[in-house]
Amino acid sequence: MWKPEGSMEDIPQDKYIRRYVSNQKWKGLVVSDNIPGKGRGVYTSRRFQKGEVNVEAGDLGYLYFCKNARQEAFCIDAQTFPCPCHPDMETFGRLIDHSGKRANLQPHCFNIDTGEGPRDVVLLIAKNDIETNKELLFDYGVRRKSFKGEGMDLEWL
Ligand SMILES: C[S@@+](CC[C@H](N)C(=O)[O-])C[C@H]1O[C@@H](n2cnc3c(N)ncnc32)[C@H](O)[C@@H]1O
Repeated sequence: MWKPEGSMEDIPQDKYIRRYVSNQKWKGLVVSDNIPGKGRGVYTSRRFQKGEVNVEAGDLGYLYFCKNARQEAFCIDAQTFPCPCHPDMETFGRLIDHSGKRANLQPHCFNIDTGEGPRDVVLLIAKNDIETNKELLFDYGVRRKSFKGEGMDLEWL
């Protein structure tokens, strides 16, 4: 379960995040449609600094379990497409693939107000500097043995 981060002040592009969460026009990302063995994925089209937010993970292909700043457990239902908060768009977050060992993004929970009231979001933040043309990956936080071995047949986990 991902832990909450109290404040967004440490994030370099803090002032833009609310807008990007709202309009999903994240900069410096490009979708690749045919990565062998994976399908779609997301690559960088510019360099990202360690600590920069790449994208909101609110619309991923699974259920994500988190705790917000008040230590309340919550779950992002990212299975449903389109998501209720962005009903008319495909979002980058749901296209980012998993890696346990090569993850270059780390999920962090925040509570932010995009103008329609506060809501809990999961943002994916660069773990280190990321060069141009690198695939973005994060650890989905599940293993083959998770959920009573439900994923034992998933070779990519
Ligand atoms: C959040 S989606 C990622 C986008 C997906 N690749 C697509 O084409 O829509 C999660 C799905 O991507 C695939 N996936 C994610 N990480 C993978 C990996 N490292 N290797 C192979 N497939 C992966 C799995 O099918 C998984 O159910």
